[in-house]
Amino acid sequence: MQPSHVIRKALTIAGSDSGGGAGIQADLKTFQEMGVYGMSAITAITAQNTQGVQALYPMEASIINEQLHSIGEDLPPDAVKTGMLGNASIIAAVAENMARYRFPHLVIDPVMIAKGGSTLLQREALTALIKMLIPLSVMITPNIPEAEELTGIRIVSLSDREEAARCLHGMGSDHVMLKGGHDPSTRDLVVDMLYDGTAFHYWEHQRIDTRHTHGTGCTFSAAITAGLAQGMSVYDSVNRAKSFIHAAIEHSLEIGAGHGPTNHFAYRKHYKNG
Ligand SMILES: Nc1ncnc2c1ncn2[C@@H]1O[C@H](COP(=O)(O)OP(=O)(O)OP(=O)(O)O)[C@@H](O)[C@H]1O
Ligand SMILES: Cc1ncc(COP(=O)(O)O)c(N)n1
Repeated sequence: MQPSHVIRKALTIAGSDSGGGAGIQADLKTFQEMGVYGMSAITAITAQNTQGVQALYPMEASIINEQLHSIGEDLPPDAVKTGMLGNASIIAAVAENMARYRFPHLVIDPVMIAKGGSTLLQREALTALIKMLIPLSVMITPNIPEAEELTGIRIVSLSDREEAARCLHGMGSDHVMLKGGHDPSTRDLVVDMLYDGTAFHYWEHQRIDTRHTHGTGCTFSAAITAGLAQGMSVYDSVNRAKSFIHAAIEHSLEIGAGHGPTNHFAYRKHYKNG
């Protein structure tokens, strides 16, 4: 564990959500709640609220380069996560800078489509993600549709999930966290699965009946990244992140007319220290 005087730093490379529930905003709120210093490199600006994405402006790859250069030269992170990456040239810029600065502990949340249906990753960029970024990662955190898209495996049963996780591990990610939020077969439960190349670990929670789940994936992967930045093991980072996201969904916020955001205060307020 870190000495109390050392503040660990985590970096998110993701898109901005003007509505504050997903993307960069969810990640920085999560880092803060977990007690790590949060930094960001913005890949795209979205005009977005709980009802959907109204506009989307990807950044030039040179702007990603400049942000990562500024961070790499002065504020080396202890762990990094990616969220919305948008296109292949942004993915290439991220991969180059990960290698140049040897940033440790990369967690990839392979964001593809927003809850409202907007495309957040061009289909042509899938190959770049697989070839350039996944091999650099300590963990990838797809939901079921994302795992299907990346592997070409249709996931219906638990053994399909295990096959997809093996396939993603074979692409070069040390750990695969295959999330179960989208699994229709487990109606009352959400079952998340972690594969470490040897064993499968499962987390089973009661499914919370709410439509206010905007930004769940972003928040969950940011909480895992925070744990890794703090020197926790992969398993312990996931375990704490599960408690964090469960609390955030259980107390999610009914703001806006659509899919409201999760509650980033909830873990601190209701669960921490029992
Ligand atoms: N209704 C729910 N009740 C309890 N936990 C949930 C619920 N929905 C999602 N989760 C949990 O939230 C985390 C994120 O999972 P999910 O499958 O929603 O990710 P995602 O689809 O990538 O999220 P996003 O839609 O934000 O991209 C997982 O740990 C999952 O088990
Ligand atoms: C900038 C950005 N990043 C990620 C998401 C995914 O979150 P969700 O699937 O909950 O819409 C999003 N909507 N916007």
